[in-house]
Amino acid sequence: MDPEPPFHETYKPLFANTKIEHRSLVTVEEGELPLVDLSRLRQKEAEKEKCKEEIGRAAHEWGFLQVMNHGISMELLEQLREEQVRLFKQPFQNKSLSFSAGSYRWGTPTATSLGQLSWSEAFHIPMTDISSSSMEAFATKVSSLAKQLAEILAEKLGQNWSYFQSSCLPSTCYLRLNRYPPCSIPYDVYGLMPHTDSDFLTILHQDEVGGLQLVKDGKWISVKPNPQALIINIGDLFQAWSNDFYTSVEHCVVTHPTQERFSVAYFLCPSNETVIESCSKPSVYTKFSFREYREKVQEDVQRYGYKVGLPRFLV
Ligand SMILES: O=C(O)CCC(=O)C(=O)O
Ligand SMILES: [Fe+2]
Repeated sequence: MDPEPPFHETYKPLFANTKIEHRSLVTVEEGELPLVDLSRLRQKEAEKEKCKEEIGRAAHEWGFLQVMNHGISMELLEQLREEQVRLFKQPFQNKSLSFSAGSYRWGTPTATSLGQLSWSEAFHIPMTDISSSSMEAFATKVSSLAKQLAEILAEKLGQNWSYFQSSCLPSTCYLRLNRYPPCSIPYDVYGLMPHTDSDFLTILHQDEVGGLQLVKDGKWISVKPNPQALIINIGDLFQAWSNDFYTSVEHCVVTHPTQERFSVAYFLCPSNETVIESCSKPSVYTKFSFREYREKVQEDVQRYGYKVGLPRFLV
């Protein structure tokens, strides 16, 4: 009973027919993301303000940051990882039965070339579908951290997060458990294709294997793993609401030739009816509902094989 999805078999035609673009020709530097110690939020007013300032600056300049002393213990992160490993070690046929229909995903069904293939599998789980105790404990903590960070980012814009508070519910937010199998193919295939996240913000925990890369000042940077830290990144909706002050940055995961890699992502998303409108004027983007945004993304992926995202909504 093999747990591995049939990547080689299913995507064989892509290997046979595609002209390979060697991504190894792209220069990638190893970079240190801004690291913010969140314990300072519990200190005196001046220290607290400095901490908020750093969070806002990183979200503006990088769209990405790492946080430590985030309130989620190493023990809980390890328990969650064990649960994650257990789920991925099941026979492949059983994986789609673990959560509600459509939660288990692998590869890229729409890929028409190797460059559009993501060599990974994932459980994309609505918070309301979570049943295990470690996942539940993680979900509770990570969602309150996400809201706290969103409030800080809104406050730095002189805005109030409360409008979205009531539209980001457990039924609209997701936990995504990712697994990247080793990929021994002698040319570069992505673990996860370059993309931006279609949410307000994402909280990510990656293991020590590494592979996450992001764009900073037009260059790809690889993020050095720090198992004690959580990675925060701004999604498209925060970029739109902040009128381009915060940036939803393109990122990807590269495969490892011999090691499997695990990560967990939490996506802070609103309900489909929620309307996103820039909080300052003149607006860079037309206002849109989250439903319209998702539909446009789906349509572009079907038609072109990739997401266009926010540029579709430019005024
Ligand atoms: O696995 C990672 O490091 C990144 C995952 C990611 O970008 C995503 O799930 O959207
Ligand atoms: Fe992502």
